[in-house]
Amino acid sequence: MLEKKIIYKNPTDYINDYNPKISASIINEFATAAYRYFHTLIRGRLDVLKENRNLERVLRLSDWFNRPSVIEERGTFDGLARGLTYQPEDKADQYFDKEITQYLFRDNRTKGDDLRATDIQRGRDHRLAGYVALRRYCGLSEPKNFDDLSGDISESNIKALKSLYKSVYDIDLTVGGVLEEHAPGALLGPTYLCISLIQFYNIRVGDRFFYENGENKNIAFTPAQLATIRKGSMARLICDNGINIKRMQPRAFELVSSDNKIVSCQTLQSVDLSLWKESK
Ligand code: HEM
Repeated sequence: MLEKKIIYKNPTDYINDYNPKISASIINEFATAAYRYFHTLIRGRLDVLKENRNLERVLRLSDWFNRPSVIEERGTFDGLARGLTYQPEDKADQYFDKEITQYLFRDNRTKGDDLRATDIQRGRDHRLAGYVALRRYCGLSEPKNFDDLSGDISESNIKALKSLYKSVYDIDLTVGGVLEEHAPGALLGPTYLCISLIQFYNIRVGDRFFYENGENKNIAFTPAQLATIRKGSMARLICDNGINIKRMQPRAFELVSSDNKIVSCQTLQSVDLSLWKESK
């Protein structure tokens, strides 16, 4: 699985590896377990920041569930965009913010729902195979008992699993996957990483309209259009779509640092839309 090529660094031309035998659809184990792991990154309190990145106000998540009108309040869209690119995400680990495990969809009540409980129940609703079955599918070592999990899962978590499940084969995918130590350089353990790699590979290689594909000249972007798309960035996108955002760090998904300093939006490369103008 791991040899599937997902990222082409600095490509200069089309990437023509469409494969009609690959289905680009979403894998149940991905949507219902693996990708939900990133609920761990959610911060329960979102900073709304001024242009100089000083704090204007803080939004408590559970005050705003299902109330997207907040972004229409004056300055909040910009303030949140600045905050989301400036405030660190929560740590990727087995712990999830209280706002989603105790106060989800709270509305006017004191308490709300628990997203982790929903995730576990949803895995059962969908009849996902267990954690051990997915390890087998991914070619990872197959535990025959709880203690075989050591190496990928900490001793204290193995102890907790023993107290909650009768057999190692009963462990829900969404529970085992979350407890794995991360693979080197990744934000996920080996089982979730395997599922995610298959998913990201499939949605690119199985999609004959993927934007980097140039096999069908009638629908492909021109080389010049593709080159300008590749110059685009999340930073510039936020600059262009904010109401009054004047400055942003070039790598918007990464924290501001000495090599990712906040710069004027004007200095960030933009997509040259004139290349889409129809010639008469
Ligand atoms: C404030 C942020 C978020 C909240 C409150 C939230 C909440 C939820 C809720 C309530 C569900 C439906 C659960 C169910 O009934 O089964 C869900 C599904 C899901 N969430 Fe999130 N989520 C958030 C952010 C994220 C992020 C950052 C990711 C991943 C990067 C993510 C990935 C998913 C996935 C993959 C599903 C399943 C979608 C499907 O199969 O239809 N969520 N989330």
